[in-house]
Amino acid sequence: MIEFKNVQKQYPNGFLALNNINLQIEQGEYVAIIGLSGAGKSTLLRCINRMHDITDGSLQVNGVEVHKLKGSGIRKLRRNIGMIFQSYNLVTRVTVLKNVLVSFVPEMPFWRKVLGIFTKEEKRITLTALDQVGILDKAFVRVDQLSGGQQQRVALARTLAQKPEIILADEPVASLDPVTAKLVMEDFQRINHDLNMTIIMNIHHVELALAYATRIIGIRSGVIVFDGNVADVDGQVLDLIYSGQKQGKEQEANANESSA
Ligand SMILES: Nc1ncnc2c1ncn2[C@@H]1O[C@H](COP(=O)(O)OP(=O)(O)OP(=O)(O)O)[C@@H](O)[C@H]1O
Repeated sequence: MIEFKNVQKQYPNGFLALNNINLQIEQGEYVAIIGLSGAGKSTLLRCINRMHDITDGSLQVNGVEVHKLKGSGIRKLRRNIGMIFQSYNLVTRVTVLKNVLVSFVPEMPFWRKVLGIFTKEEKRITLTALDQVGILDKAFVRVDQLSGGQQQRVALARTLAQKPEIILADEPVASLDPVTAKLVMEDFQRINHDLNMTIIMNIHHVELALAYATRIIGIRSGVIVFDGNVADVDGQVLDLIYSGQKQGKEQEANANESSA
């Protein structure tokens, strides 16, 4: 479980990006975080794997206080939390297989790293991960010969090979055309369902969030203004999150008051 208690994130320049965040996310949930650009979505996601440090409150992943971890503790945390970015972060000049095998490198003894030798088990896990995202037939193709959607699947396979319990996805479909975006969202849905991995995704496409996630968290100016089931998201809720009509302002004011 991921638990935020009264979490604040203030950047060194004094900007308060997260204000009094309280959240519990159970293992196996598929959560979409939505909100205007600059609302604090990436900041929230990146606090979970310690890419950012919180500045107040408590943030626990499976009972471990994330903000208290040091060197090896942070590495252990990140092994259990995969991260997917909009930009895929792949080495495009080498094969799909090699890009996924890279997920084992941090754990390998030095001599195997130098020689680039992978075990049969590592290769088996890699091929299974490629199969899980439907690109097993591309294993020996260079990444720069793949489409954007296929490249995002390679990134997803690399994360799966790591066998994490949690996947954080920061705008994973933002660069994809609508049809490919749906296919990638289906991959996430299948992984969530079949492997019980928690998926927490920042996404600007509200209709995709509503079609594939089960829970929606709406952030506005660093404050959670909605947290509920997809079925409860209606025009009023979207107004609250995106256009800051009267109700949104009131809720923000209440949240700010309760955190003061
Ligand atoms: N290193 C930083 N120093 C100061 N302010 C920052 C820093 N990084 C982000 N911010 C500010 O914090 C706020 C939240 O940023 P964040 O990237 O979390 O928003 P976001 O909701 O993910 O936006 P987008 O949808 O555009 O990616 C923004 O106002 C941003 O300008």
